[in-house]
Amino acid sequence: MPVSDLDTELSTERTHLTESRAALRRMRGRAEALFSTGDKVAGDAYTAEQLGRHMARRVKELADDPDTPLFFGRLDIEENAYHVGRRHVTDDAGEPMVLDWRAPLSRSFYRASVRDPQGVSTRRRFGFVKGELTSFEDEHLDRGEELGTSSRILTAEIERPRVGPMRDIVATIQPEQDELVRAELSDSICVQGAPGTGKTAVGLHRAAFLLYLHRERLRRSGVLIVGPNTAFLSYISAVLPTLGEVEVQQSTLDELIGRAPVKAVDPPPAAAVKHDVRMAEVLRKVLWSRLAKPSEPIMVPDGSYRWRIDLEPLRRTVDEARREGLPYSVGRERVRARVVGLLQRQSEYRSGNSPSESWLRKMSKIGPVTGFLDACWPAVTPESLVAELLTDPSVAGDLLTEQEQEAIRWVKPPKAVKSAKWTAADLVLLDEAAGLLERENSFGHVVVDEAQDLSPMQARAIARRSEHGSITLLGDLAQGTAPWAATDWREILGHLGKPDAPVVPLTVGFRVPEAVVALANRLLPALGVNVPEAVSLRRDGDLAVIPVAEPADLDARTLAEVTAALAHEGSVAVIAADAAVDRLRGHLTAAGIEHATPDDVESEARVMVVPATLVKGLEYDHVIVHEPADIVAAELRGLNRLYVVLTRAVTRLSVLHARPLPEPIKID
Ligand SMILES: Nc1ncnc2c1ncn2[C@@H]1O[C@H](COP(=O)(O)OP(=O)(O)OP(=O)(O)O)[C@@H](O)[C@H]1O
Repeated sequence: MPVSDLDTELSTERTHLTESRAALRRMRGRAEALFSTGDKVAGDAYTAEQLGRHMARRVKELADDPDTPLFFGRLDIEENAYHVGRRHVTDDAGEPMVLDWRAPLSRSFYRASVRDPQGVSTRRRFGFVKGELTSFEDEHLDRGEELGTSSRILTAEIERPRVGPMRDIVATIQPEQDELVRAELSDSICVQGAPGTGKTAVGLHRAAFLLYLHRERLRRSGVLIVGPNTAFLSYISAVLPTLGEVEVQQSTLDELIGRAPVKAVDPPPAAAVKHDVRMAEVLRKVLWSRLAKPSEPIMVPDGSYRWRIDLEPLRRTVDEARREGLPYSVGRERVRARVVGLLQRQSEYRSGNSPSESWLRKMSKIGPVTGFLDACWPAVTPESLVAELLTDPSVAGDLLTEQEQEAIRWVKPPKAVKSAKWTAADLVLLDEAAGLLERENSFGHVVVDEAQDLSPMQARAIARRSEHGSITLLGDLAQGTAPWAATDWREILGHLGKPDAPVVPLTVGFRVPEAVVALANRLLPALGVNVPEAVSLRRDGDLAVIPVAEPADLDARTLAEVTAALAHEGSVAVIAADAAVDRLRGHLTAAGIEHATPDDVESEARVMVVPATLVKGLEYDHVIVHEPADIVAAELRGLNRLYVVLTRAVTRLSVLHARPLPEPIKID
C-alpha cells in the first residue's frame, strides 16, 4: 500500500475507533438510565432486584478503559468489514460497530488460514500504544498471505515488558488455543502444557467464552476458577473483569473447602495418608457402619391414642432408604418422613381425616421417632465423623495398614469435637465427609489451574462440585511439587469423575526465552514424567549463570543484580528458598529498594522477593534465582520446584550460586 493510502486507511480506522467509543458511552448511558429507573418499572421487589443486578452488571460490562483497545482486529468478508473487539458495540440504530471476540463470526479472526479462509479475504490486526491506534498489519488470505507466529503485532505483544497483574490475550489467541477456548460447554478437557504455553490464559478465556454463549444457564449454576494460592489469584483476578465478566468465583481449593480454620500442621506421613484415595472408602465405611437394625417397635402417644409401628415395617423402611443410595443425612430424613407417614396412615384410618401440618411436624420431632432414628440412623456431622476416625483409626480396619493408622492417630484427642485443631489435610477429609452426608451444589463449569498438584482427595472435592458440569483442567506434570503430585493425567481425571476427557498438549511457549527454556529443559529427564518439551516463540532474552566464590557474598551479589535489573523496564523478582526470603527482604529494605510481596497487586514497586513455593503460575521480566541448590534441598520434589522457578522469566534470567549447581543444570 502506498504511504498516502496507508495514512488515509489509518485515519479511517481511528475515526471508527472514536465513533465506537462514543457509541459505547451512549450504550452505557442508556444502561445507567435504565438502572436508575429499574425499580420504578419493575412490578415487584424480586423483579426489581433481579433487574437491578442485571443492569448493574451491564453497566460494569460497558465500562470503557481508555488504555485497552476497544477493537484489535478486522475481518473483510465479501463486501463487509467487521471489527473484532472485547465486546459488542452497536450504533444507535442497533447496527454492529464492533463484534464481541466470542461471537460466532469472530471465530474466523482466530482460525481462518490460507488453507481454510472461511470466507475471509483480509485479516487485519491493529497495533496500539496506550489505547492509541498506531498501526495495522494485513494478511490477504485470498492472495495466499499468512503471517502465523511471525506477526509483528503478536511478537510485540509477547515481548512487551510485564508489570502488574495478568492481562487478557484476546487480540492474539493462537489457533490451537482458540480450539480449547471455544470447546463445547459439555466438553471436559485436560490441557497438558509446558510453562508459559498459555494454559492459564486459555482457562480464563474459556470461562469468558462459555459465559457469553450460555449466560443464563451458567449464571444460575455458576463458574468457578480454582488456583493454587492467593498470590496467583490476585495475579489473574483482573483478566475476567477486563473481558466484561464480573460474576465468576475465583478461589483456592483451601478456601473452597474451608469449613473450619486450620490450626495445626500434619507431619508429612500423616498428610500423605489423609490425601490418599483410600480415605474416601474409610470414611464411607465408618459412616455407614453407624446404621443399626431396628430392635424394638415404636410406640407414640397422641392424645388419648397410642400408635404403634412394628419391627418389620421399621426394618423395611431403613433397608429401602439404604438401598436408594442417598447421602447419609438425606437418608435419615427420608426414614423420618416415612415413619411419620406410617403414623399418619394410622391416624387417618382411625379418624377418617388427614392430620394437620402442625400434627405432622409434631410427630416428626416426637421423642419415640427421634429416639428410633438416633438408634438406627444416628445424626452425624462431618466433624464428628472425622474426629471418630482420628481418635481411633483402627475403625478403618484393613483399609489402612497399622502404620498408616498410627500416622493419623490424634496424639491427644480434643475434649470435644468443637475444640479440635484441624490441619489442612483434615479439611479435605471434612469435605469428603460432608459430601457423604449431603449433596454438594454443582457448578456449571470449573476451571482448575495447576491441577498436577491435586491429591486424589482434593480432586474428589472438585468432582463433587462439578458433578453436573464440565471441567477445564490445566497443568503440567513436570511442575508437580506436592508430595502426591500426579505423574499421569488419567489418574486425576478418574478422581475428578471425568475419566474420558481428552488430554490436549500445548507446546508453544509465549513467556520464556529460548535460551532459558533450553536450561530448564535439561531438568526434564530427571523429573520422571513423560511430557513434551516447550518450544519457545521467543528468540530474544538473556541468561546469565553467575558463580559466587564466597557464600558470604551471595546476598550482596543478589542485591547488585537487582540494582542492575532496575536499569531495564519491567518487573524484577528474586526467587529464593523460603527460608532465605525474610533475610533478602531485609537486605532490600536496608538498601532503600522499594519491594512488594507477590499478592500485593496494588503496589507500584517493581521488585519482589518471592518464596520458591509461591511462584507457580507467576511471571516477571527479570528473574534472579538465589542459590538453586537450596531450593532443591528444601523439599522432596525440589528438582520439580527448580523447573518451576527457572521458567518464570519473560526477558532475563540470572542464576546466582555459591554452592554447586544441581547436577542436571551443571555447566561444564
Ligand atoms: N496467544 C498469546 N498471545 C500473547 N500472549 C500470550 C498468548 N498465550 C499466552 N500468552 C502469554 O504468555 C504468558 C504465559 O501464559 P500463561 O501464564 O497462561 O501460561 P501457563 O501455561 O499457564 O504457564 P505456567 O505453566 O507457568 O503456569 C502470559 O504472559 C500470557 O499472557
